Amino acid sequence: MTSRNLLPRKRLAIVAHDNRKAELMDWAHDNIAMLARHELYGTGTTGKMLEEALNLPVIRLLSGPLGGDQQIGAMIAEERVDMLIFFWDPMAAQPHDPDIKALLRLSVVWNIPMACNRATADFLLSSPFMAGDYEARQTDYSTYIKRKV
Ligand SMILES: O=C(CO)COP(=O)(O)O
Repeated sequence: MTSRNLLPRKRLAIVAHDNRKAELMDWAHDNIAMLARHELYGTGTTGKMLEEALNLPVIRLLSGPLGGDQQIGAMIAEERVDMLIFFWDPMAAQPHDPDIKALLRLSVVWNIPMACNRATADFLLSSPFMAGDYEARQTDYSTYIKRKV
């Protein structure tokens, strides 16, 4: 058994807007061996495409415009997601822009490693975080929030 087999399973949420789905699929293909080691979540269409393209199980949530971004945001707040890959579209307005902003906001609040482009996604997958020696939940915001509850 190689040391890579000992990697802890992370919970990865993966999302892409329509104009960036091809780029995401390309990235996912290039990283299929790494992705296969983790638990994958995706918004409706992204999740379906990933599942079919990679032949890996993906836990599918609602499509983004129907609430999928909000579902992932809730999972982040409940500490049920470890990392977000979100290829959002910087060139086209989305009908559910408030949901997108809310998801990006919660990722910052909860100090979730988040990649919005391929370069950062590559850095995240090759980072020590994937080997488990980074405590993502240590954030001033979560300390603040927990004190308030
Ligand atoms: O709209 C999305 C994220 O904001 C993604 O939704 P789909 O994966 O269903 O296309």
